[in-house]
Amino acid sequence: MAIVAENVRREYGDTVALDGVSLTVDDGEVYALIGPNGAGKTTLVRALLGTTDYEGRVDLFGGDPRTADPQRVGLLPQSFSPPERLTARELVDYYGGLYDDARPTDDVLADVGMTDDADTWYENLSGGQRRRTCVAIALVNDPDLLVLDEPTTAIDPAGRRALWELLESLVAGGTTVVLTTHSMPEAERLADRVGLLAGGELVAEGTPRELVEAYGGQSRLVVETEGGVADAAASAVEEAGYRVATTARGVVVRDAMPDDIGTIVDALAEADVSYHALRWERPDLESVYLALTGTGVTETGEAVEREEAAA
Ligand SMILES: Nc1ncnc2c1ncn2[C@@H]1O[C@H](COP(=O)(O)OP(=O)(O)OP(=O)(O)O)[C@@H](O)[C@H]1O
Repeated sequence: MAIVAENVRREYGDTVALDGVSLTVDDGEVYALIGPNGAGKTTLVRALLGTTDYEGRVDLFGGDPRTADPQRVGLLPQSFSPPERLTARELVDYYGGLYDDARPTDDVLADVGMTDDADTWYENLSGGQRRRTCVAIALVNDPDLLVLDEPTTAIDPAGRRALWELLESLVAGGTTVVLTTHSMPEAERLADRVGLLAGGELVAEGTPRELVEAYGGQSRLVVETEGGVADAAASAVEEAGYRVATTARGVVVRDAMPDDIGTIVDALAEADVSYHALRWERPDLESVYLALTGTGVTETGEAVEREEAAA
């Protein structure tokens, strides 16, 4: 077991950042902590690594994290800005020099796909290349545990996909990974298990599939209409035998499977209701988070009340 945390609590003045969190991370596992800004992700990561005070118990590699061998942990903090006028190679060399037993710089740069751009100043790299350079820095000591705090925040979709592929290749090599993210698709793609954090509490934990099965609810069809015809659309679909809810964007048909779409389209046509779009939504981790906390998480990580949560 790489990490065991029991009843971890952290307060900053009147703010309870962590309210009794317990979790385990197995060797070789990818564990994602998900939640919006302020949920407590960074504080939890810091407690697990022993870099902040906490109450409760944390075991890292079977001992107190505050005395764990730093060589065994690679950390990519959330806001990490290395000197801009050093090249990727110089940065990896520099951080490697902090360890007795660092990996050869060229090997690390090759692992993160930075060989061709190794001699470019950090400031001239793209967002994705910068983040990959930072991952290289976190890997230079050949850690058993890689901890990534919001690794893909603020990078473009192509850079994000490249980083996902990189992390998948590292995991295939046996590295244990703990990552935090507010991106549910990222957690769904990368994680063996996820912990959902809300207000400093771990509200659920499991594989993405277990969580979706337990809490995701049913599939649904969203019929996007003008506000004026939403009621007519809702009645037409209801008369066809479905349970519906009206929201700002139109009508949500609950428990609708792909097979039902034809019947619903016919019912709308018969009632002469026009609509902009039909969208079939399968439950995912986002639905789980909504169901358990009543809030959604925007792309920038803000927690938002979602009207459809009640639909
Ligand atoms: N050093 C600190 N001093 C005071 N309050 C803090 C400190 N660090 C975190 N907090 C508070 O603790 C709570 C949890 O913050 P934390 O940074 O762990 O959340 P997070 O999920 O990582 O969010 P973000 O992605 O925005 O950093 C927040 O209410 C935050 O304001």
